[in-house]
Amino acid sequence: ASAHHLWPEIDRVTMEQMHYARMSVEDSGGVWQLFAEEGEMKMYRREEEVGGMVIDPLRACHVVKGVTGHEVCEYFFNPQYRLEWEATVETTTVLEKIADDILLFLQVHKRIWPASQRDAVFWSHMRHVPDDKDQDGPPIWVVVNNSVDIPDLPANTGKCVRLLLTVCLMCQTFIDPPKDGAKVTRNDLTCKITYCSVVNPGGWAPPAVLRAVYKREYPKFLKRFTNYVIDQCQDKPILF
Ligand SMILES: CC(C)(C)c1cc(CCc2ccccn2)cc(-c2ccc(S(=O)(=O)CCO)cc2)c1
Repeated sequence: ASAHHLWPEIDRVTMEQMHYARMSVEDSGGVWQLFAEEGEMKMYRREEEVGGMVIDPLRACHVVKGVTGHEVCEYFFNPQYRLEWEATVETTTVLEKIADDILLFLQVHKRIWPASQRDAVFWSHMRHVPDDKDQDGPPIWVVVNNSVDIPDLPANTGKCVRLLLTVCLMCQTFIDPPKDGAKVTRNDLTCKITYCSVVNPGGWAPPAVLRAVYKREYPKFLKRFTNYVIDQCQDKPILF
C-alpha cells in the first residue's frame, strides 16, 4: 500500500481521525448537542453550515456486548456485507483494491426527497493500533472512510450530486476475564464504539429537511448496523 499515491493521505487522515475520535470520547460536554439516546447509544451533533449547506458533524457513542472491535470493523469495512445493513445505499462498487485493508468505493445513496440523489467516492481503510491505555489488552480497531477526487469519475456529471464524507468508526474491546482461567466467551466481551461523521451534501439541500432526516435516520443507521454485527457473530468463533 505504501507505494500507492494515495497512501500518504490515507495514513495521515486515518491517524488524525483516530485521534479526533479518541479526544471526542472525553469531551462529552462542550458544543455537542445530545439529540438521540437509546439504551447504550448516545448521539451528538453540532449544527454547522458551509456555504448554506448543512454539514452537521455527528458523533455517536455506543456500547455493545458480545462482539469485538475487530468483528465490528470487519463487518463495516467488508463490501460483501454492505448492502445487508446499509439502508442509505442503493449501489456500492469497489473501484480499486489499494491493499487488503484499503478499498476505493463508489456508492450511490438512496435519494432523500426533495434533495437530488447523491453519490460518493471514498477510500476506506481498516487498521488496528495498540490501546495506549491498556498496552497488553486488545488493540483499538478503526475504519476511516474519506472522500477523494478521482479524475476518472468527475463529480456531478451524471444524475447524482457528489457527496463529501469523512467517517471514523473506532472500537475499543474489553474482556472480563472469566473465573478460574475458563475460556473467554461472548458474554465476557464488551465493545465501546465511537462513530464520527461529517457528511457534506455537496450541493444545496433544504437545511430543515436534512436536519430532520439526520435526526431520524442516524440513530436507526447505527442501531441497524450494530444489531446486524451481533446477529452475524453470535454463533461464530470470536475474532479477536
Ligand atoms: C440519511 C442519512 C443517515 C443521514 C444518510 C444519508 C446519506 C444519503 C446521502 C445524502 C445526504 C445528504 C443529502 C442527500 N443525500 C448518506 C449517509 C451515509 C454516508 C456514509 C456512511 S458510512 O459510514 O461511510 C458507511 C458507508 O456507506 C453512512 C451513511 C447517511
